[in-house]
Amino acid sequence: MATITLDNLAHSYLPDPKTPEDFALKELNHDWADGEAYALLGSSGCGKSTLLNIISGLLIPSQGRVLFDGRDVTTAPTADRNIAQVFQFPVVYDTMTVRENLAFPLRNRGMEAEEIARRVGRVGTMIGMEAELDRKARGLTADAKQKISLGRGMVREDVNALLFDEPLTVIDPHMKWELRTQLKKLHRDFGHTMIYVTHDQTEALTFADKVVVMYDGRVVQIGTPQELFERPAHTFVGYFIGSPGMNLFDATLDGRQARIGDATVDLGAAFRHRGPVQVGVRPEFIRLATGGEGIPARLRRVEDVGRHKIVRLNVGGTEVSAIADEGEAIPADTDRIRFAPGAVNVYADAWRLTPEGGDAR
Ligand SMILES: Nc1ncnc2c1ncn2[C@@H]1O[C@H](COP(=O)(O)OP(=O)(O)OP(=O)(O)O)[C@@H](O)[C@H]1O
Repeated sequence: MATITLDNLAHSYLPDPKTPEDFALKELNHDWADGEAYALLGSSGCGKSTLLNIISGLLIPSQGRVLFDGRDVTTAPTADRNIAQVFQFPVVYDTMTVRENLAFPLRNRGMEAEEIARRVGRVGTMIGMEAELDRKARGLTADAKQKISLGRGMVREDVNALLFDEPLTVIDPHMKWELRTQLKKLHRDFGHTMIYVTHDQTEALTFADKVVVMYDGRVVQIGTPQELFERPAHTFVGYFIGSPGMNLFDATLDGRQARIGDATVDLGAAFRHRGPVQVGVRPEFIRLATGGEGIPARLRRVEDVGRHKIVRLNVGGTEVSAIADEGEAIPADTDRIRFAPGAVNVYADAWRLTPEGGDAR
């Protein structure tokens, strides 16, 4: 296991990049802590695979260095990095049995037969294929083959890091949950540094200790699921994490207060910023009201989604979402919204502003 350091890293697929837009991965400095489980989350094309491929050695970055425990591996081939990788689609040997496939990375390293048998047995159970170990891989479903690929990734205990690139895409939804649980267990038992690429927030939030959110070639926030929920550093994080995502209101600031349309909202803290801002409030923290204080709003519809209700409102021509409890009555004469105290974030040019005196809450 290793600490992975990304030093001044950036990548462009163009031979002569000039502007930031020419870079698929914009400049990045970060230490991936030894033994931590990370998810790399973002929508298609944001640069997740580019970053993963630089870490694994499939791609040499156009700028900066990659260090494993302080050793520069920027140009080292994948084989010299001592990592295990699992890709989106299965990589298995059809002519071998499931057992032989799982044993392959260990046999390659000359491990004793007894130890190989022990590990293959354990991983076979983890992927739910203990009854099929002696079947040939040929003829198995794509789903089963991908489980073998995952098993092959998990069978070695001495790797610097385990890298997963959307590994559950072809897996049946029921099995997805099971395999994610197994990956978490593997992480608890062996403490590998794990990097897991996904565009699925549920997968990222349930798997990782820390989620790395990427947007347009840039890492916009690295944080625990709770940090991403409570204090999204960038409006994209607010929008991408959560269902529905964070609401944004155009506003101007005056010390502790924000002016949103004709309404004034107390922010709970003062901000020094001048100029237009956006106030971000998650649907969980929007309260419905009739009369009195608050921002004028018009009820549009209520969606019952099982454990809670999503209330859609119109605020100054923009759709705003609120989450209400399953049993909560939604008065038809709702004409205001208010924000729960302490649940407001303020953004200028999409980046979160820190309140004066720092983040107390
Ligand atoms: N080999 C390549 N040559 C040129 N451009 C590329 C190449 N690979 C990726 N890109 C571009 O770099 C950007 C980032 O792509 P990348 O595959 O890293 O994103 P991603 O977040 O992994 O997306 P996806 O989830 O769709 O794989 C995209 O604009 C993509 O078109």
